Amino acid sequence: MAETNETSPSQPLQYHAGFGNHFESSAYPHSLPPGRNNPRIVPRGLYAEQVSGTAFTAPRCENRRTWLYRILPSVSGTSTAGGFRRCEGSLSEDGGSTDKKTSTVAVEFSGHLEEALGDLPSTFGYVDWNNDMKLDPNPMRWGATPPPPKEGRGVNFIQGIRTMLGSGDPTTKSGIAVYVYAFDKDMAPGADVSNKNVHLYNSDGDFLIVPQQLGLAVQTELGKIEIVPGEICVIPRGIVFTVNMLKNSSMEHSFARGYILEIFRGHFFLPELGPIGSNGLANGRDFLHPTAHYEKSDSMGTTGMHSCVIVNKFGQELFARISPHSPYNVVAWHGNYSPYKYDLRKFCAINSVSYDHPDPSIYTVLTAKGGDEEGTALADFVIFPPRVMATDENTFRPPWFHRNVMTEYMGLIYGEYDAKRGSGGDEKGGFVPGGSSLHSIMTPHGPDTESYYANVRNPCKEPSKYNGGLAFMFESSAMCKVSKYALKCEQREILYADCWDGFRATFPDTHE
Ligand SMILES: O=C(O)Cc1cc(O)ccc1O
Ligand SMILES: [Fe+2]
Repeated sequence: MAETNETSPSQPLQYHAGFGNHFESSAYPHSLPPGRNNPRIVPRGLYAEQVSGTAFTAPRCENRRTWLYRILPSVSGTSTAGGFRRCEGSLSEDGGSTDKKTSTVAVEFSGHLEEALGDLPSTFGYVDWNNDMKLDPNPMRWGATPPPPKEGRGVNFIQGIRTMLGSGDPTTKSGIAVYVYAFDKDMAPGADVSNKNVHLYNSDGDFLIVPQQLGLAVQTELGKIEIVPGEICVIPRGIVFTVNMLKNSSMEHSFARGYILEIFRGHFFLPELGPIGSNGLANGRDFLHPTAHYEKSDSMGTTGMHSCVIVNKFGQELFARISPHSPYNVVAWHGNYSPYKYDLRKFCAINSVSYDHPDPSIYTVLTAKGGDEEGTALADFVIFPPRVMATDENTFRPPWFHRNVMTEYMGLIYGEYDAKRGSGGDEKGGFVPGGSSLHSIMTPHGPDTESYYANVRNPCKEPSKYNGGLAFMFESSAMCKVSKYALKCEQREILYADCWDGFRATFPDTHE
């Protein structure tokens, strides 16, 4: 039997509320050292370990670190099965960064590791970051990410991720990546330490995960997070995590689907509010962080049967090693470097109540600094939330025609987007839930012909509730390359630009 502070399935998870706060979390009485971080004798026989999310010397307002009090330190068991090996579908000659001197125990573990290495792609998102990414300024659109193949043993979160676009390089901590995922198998189907369990940590950056279909049960070193479509979570660099399908979320779908934004530098922050004042947009109190949760197996993994796999995304390549104990052995923690979730329905939208459609920056949920110029984000996460549109009758209410200094990648969580036709019944194409679009730097875009004329003909005199769908945008100052997968995949809508056919030049007539 495994000892754990498991909550019963009917009991909702507990969270700590408040963006960027310093929290104290403990899953066992008196396991947090009072008043100091690293005492000589740590309470309850635990080990103290710091995880630094920013340089030690980062400005105080941005400094992020957490102290973990764990049953064994992360480094323990590192060499047991020969260290990290490159995932390549099979063990290769240059497989590991360690030499091949392995202990007797390691021999027992090696079969387990070999299987895991064979199951995992050598590169994250199935593209070679340096060779499979191509520049292409065309506007692009993709239909819903297709389900994983029916045959076979199923596809887990790591195996279900595909790179769409990206810029820069995680080895120089610059740029971003955008992925989509579709999976139907849990990363950790086994309880506790099990050789079926695969856990991931990302050395390259922070993940912002946007589920579109099925909820996610995310276990992390700091505790558990559950999210459903309409919510998002952020997993910061380095924190070990595991993504399973959320069992109690609507199981009418057989697979989970969604989107991921990764930033290769810095972290996400709430945007400045400027003249808006001290409230509004995403409010800090609505960001929820996990509470401490630990597992402790009796066996502590002394054989290959009681070990799990730790996968490391390191420079867009994947490496794996065996751990003889669960990474979820953190009994208590304190600090401000933690995963978190946010319910997009809590977003407090600010909008024009007189005339004109404002810039969509008013819908920024989270922003990551580090763009090319002052005040320019490396990446913004923007939503188009339900809201009242109350502009006058001579305002074109949907998004306008646009050419942007930023890259715009959009996705749709549900419903329709007011500037684009949806699935349109039997028609092919459209901006559909689970699909996406890309309008790169200075690539012209805007409402499609159909939406344009429908809205020009419709003078809205009254305020109206816009509640038809939930779209979002990953907006970046980086010029992005598109993956071979994104260019060639079956769901790419090759004739996307046709949606802007048929604008009539009526000059010098007017609509009046
Ligand atoms: O639909 C888009 O491409 C995004 C977008 C939204 C908006 O409110 C204004 C301009 C814009 O490009
Ligand atoms: Fe735009």
